[in-house]
Amino acid sequence: MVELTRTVRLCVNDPVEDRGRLSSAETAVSNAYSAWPAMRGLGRYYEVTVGYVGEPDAETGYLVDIKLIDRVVRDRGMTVMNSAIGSGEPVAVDAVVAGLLEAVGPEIGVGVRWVELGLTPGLRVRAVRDAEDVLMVLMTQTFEFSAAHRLFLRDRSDAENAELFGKCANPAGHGHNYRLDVTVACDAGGDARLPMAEALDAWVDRWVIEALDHKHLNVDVQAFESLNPSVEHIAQVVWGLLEGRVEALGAGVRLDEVRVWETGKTSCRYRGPAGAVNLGG
Ligand SMILES: Nc1nc2c(c(=O)[nH]1)N=C([C@H](O)[C@H](O)COP(=O)(O)OP(=O)(O)OP(=O)(O)O)CN2
Ligand SMILES: [Zn+2]
Repeated sequence: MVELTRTVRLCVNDPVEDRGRLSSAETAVSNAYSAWPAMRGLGRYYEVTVGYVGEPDAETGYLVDIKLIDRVVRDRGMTVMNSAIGSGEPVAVDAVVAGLLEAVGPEIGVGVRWVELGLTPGLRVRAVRDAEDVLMVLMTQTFEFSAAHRLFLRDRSDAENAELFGKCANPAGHGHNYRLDVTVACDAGGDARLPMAEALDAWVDRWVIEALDHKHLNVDVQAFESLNPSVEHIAQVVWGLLEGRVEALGAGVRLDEVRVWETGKTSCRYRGPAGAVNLGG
């Protein structure tokens, strides 16, 4: 089995600006790289990504033609987006993304497993239908924090630490601009709702960013007093700081995954269990 993903970039424009124009279905796509329909005035930009799973056709090598995905998202998907935005009601983004999956999945093919709506450079909401046909919605937000650390073992000499960790054992430490992706989830269709992004932001800020940002991890953060602050351990510590507090985001909301990026090339994902590391305190 392979998973193909395809991202469709599009804008949903103000109906007043759109008045009298041809619909996107009636006009040729001219710049799909940046967005089609293109931005008019102060329209809204979205990225819709479709995940398709299956065995590629032996001859063509295709799971599904990406142009079919583009067409269906711009047609059926845009209809879902337009009616949500134009309804005059507050938009429940988890319901909209679940609606997107329901609208585009059957037209694209049986292999569609998930649809993700990219709302900002950091925020995305995904609807996933699992193997048991249960529909789940997930929200991922990206954060950043800057921290210093030193990789070393307390019971080893400087020479041994230098041997083990190279320049990362520099006694004065060194720093990274870390990125952190936090994903929360809930079942779709019931009473549970994904939190508003601002609630997720405030929660992660309170329990993680305040604890780690502009800190020397070995010196200022209790969890790393006897724990080497590798990106693997940082991911487990972040999970530990959040998992027991997730009910603050609403009934039925679960912590699904944390992913810490130490550099653009190195990241660690952790999905529990809690208790893998001692948080101290
Ligand atoms: N398994 C792990 N290995 C390493 C970790 C870690 O957390 N887990 N961390 C480090 C250091 O923190 C180090 O600062 C990483 O930087 P560097 O070795 O310079 O890696 P870069 O990708 O930034 O640089 P390149 O020179 O391009 O490799 C080391 N190992
Ligand atoms: Zn480092």
